[in-house]
Amino acid sequence: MEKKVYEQGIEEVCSRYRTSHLGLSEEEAIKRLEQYGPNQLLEEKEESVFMVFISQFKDLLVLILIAAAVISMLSGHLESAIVILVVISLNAILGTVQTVKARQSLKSLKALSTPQAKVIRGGIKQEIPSTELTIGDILLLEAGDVVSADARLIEAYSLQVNESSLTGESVSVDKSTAMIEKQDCPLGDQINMVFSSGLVTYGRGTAIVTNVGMETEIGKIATMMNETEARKTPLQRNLDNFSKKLSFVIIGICIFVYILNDLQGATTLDAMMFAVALAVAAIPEALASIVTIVLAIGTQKMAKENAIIKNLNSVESLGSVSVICSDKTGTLTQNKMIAQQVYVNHHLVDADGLNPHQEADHLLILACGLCNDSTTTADQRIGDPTELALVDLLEKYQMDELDLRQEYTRLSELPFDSDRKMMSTLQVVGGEYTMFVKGATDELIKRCTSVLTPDGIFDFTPEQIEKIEQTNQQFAEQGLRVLGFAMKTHDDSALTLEDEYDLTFLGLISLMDPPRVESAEAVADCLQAGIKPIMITGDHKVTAKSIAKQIGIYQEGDLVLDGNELDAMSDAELHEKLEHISVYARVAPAHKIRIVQAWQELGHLVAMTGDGVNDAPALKAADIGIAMGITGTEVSKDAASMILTDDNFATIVKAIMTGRNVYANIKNTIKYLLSGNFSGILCVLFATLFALPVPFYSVHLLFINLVTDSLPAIAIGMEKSTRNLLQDKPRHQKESILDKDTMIQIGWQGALIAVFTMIAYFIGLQESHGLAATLAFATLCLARLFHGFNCRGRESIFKLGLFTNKYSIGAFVIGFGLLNLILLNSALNSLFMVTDITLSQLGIIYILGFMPTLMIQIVRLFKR
Ligand SMILES: Nc1ncnc2c1ncn2[C@@H]1O[C@H](COP(=O)(O)OP(=O)(O)OP(=O)(O)O)[C@@H](O)[C@H]1O
Ligand SMILES: [Ca+2]
Repeated sequence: MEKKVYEQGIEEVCSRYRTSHLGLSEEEAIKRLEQYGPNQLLEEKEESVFMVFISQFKDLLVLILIAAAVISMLSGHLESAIVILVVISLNAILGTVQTVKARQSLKSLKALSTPQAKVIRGGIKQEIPSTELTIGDILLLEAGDVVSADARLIEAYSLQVNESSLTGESVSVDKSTAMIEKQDCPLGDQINMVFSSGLVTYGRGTAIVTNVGMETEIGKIATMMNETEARKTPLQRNLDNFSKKLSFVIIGICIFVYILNDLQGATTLDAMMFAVALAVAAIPEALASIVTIVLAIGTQKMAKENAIIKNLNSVESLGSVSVICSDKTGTLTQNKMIAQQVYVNHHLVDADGLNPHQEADHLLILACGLCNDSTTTADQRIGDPTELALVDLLEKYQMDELDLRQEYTRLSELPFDSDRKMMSTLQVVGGEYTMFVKGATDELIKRCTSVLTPDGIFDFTPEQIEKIEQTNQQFAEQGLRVLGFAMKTHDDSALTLEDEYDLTFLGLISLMDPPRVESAEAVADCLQAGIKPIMITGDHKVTAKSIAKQIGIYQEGDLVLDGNELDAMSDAELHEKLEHISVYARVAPAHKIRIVQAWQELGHLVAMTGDGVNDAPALKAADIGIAMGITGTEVSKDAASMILTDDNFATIVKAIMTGRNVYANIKNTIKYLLSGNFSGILCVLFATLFALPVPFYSVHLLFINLVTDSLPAIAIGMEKSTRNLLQDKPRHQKESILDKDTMIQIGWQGALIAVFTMIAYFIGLQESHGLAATLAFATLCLARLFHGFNCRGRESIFKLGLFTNKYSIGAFVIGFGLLNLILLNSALNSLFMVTDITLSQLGIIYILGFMPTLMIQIVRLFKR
């Protein structure tokens, strides 16, 4: 029987998969990719378009409409019944199109965030989309990566992988490269293997890909979870709830109207027609579809502005964000680090002023290249910007990091983590096992006992320590980031964490990372919009404060806290000071959760950025977790609800403003649709109470609700934001979209439209019932088309600018055209149950239809 991969030694595995530590050649990789297919799981089959269509009929409101059609048919109004059914079908088609579109847009958003994998091909380290991984590829793994294929480890340094999605075991597994001599070893015990879907939680490793796509262990047990399914947002659920309640109210009113009509001596069928007209008038059929469309448009807009939203939910909550906790490095700053000055041999020199013939200078340069995982090639810069700056520094001395690493092979290492804030590597230098350490100066200096000078190694004196700390402080005050370097000779070829003590200090290198140009303005916008920006960084307190001051996050009188000070604070103390703390420095990822929760306890909605593997819990705890598209780890992108494709703080602020805009537009859309429906209900109720003939036929109301109302509603949803949005305070999360103010406006504006509609009705009633219905219908329709302009915002149309929303002009023109077509074309006359009208009657419709909007606009002009 063939041995399992884990039972084979590294040499054997290499020959089995025809590969080497140099990886596959490009040609071979392409050939194998074709042979084994892309490295991806098959998606679960999604609901077919037909099923989506059918599910549109499961709505209670639609069922009421179907009942209305049946009643119409029974009462001999066959055309009405047909029109109702046609309109319901149109509505279902609209709903289907909108669901499928939302699904597609989520899919394309997902495609924008496909994970990357690091491989060695043809001896060169490179980044490729994980779908292009193939068997025999040399896969490089480091903390924060998601393992994207099954692979056999050939190198592992402190490597830990969380395989809970596969084994259910929530604790990370320590990995190693040793052969396992055991048949039928369970997955959880195959510690020299990594499996697709595993999360690298610590350390670094290299592995040979053994299985891809559906052949991987995860592929065997699962198809990809259908993440593309659009979950309903709280707003959508609220509206669902609202329509459900509304349906019951409508049924109640319909029964009431039916009984009243019956008592007044109408025939059963006539009474039913009344009830049907009412049901049709009251049901806001288009509401749900339009809200979804507006939300989807919002996500697309945000994607164009570099913010990828992973679910519609966040579009909504974004608008209520009141605190943004942001990383410094790369988010507020440019992350283009450049080495500035170097402190070595008790002297400050410029970055290109080192003397490679001096021992300390030479060792410092070696440490830059060797205690470093980043590489630059002609077309890719792979790695952490801090480390890339050190690679660039080597260039000034005509050295190449890859050559150095070839000459001094790395024997062991202790990978960087943001709790320890340092890393170490071991290699042979000058015939001795030499350990290089680099990290945050304050942490490093605690572990140093001696210092290297041109005259040899000397024990640290208090003066020397003070001088180093002073230099560190000086750098930090200029907003520079400082890295400390140290070394130690070692007695064997392996490192453990206990070895990071008794170090010999080599020097400091300061790195410049200027703030992004946009940061200051974005911070100012935040403050104006009532949003508190906070900096949370792993960097030094003084550096952090200096940058925070430059961009306006830190203001005179604010507090700057470091991780230790935060630890020393009780929860009560933290609550009390919270609003004054604008910078947290030298924090570990666990601190982030505490900060998020403290703000949440004060009732705030918190957005939090994060890039590292340990940031995932904080990203999940935040209301809006934000990951970095460029520098972020796959794990953080997984945990986040929003991904910035440009890693830029200003993008967060833009997304929040778009979120506010979307919410305001949805609110206006709802206001528009409900005030229109309310006007219809009032007219029907009025006629019932005074025993007048029915003012509209169902066809009329359906035409208005589903055709002419939808157009302005969508146009309102497309309204662009004004700078005004910045002046609002963040919306309270619990605030109902139908707040008192909105209800009042729906009430009086709906009533106004009803009044003018009834005037038209009475004018028509002088001649005939048919004409009355025609005039009432046309006036109601036109008044609601005009009303679209009122609902674009709270201000008068002159302030908003009549032409600033071209969709609303288009919506009006189309709606107005259709209405006139129905009124003036004799074939459509009979289908829509309208009578011939004279030119002067048309004039009456135009005037009465315009009146409510005229009055609403006059009220607004005088309001301020
Ligand atoms: N690759 C590295 N090797 C050694 N030390 C590092 C490395 N990267 C960062 N450091 C040190 O660790 C400190 C903390 O780094 P960390 O990545 O946690 O936060 P940061 O990137 O400085 O800030 P932010 O949290 O705002 O992104 C840094 O200030 C630096 O001194
Ligand atoms: Ca960081």
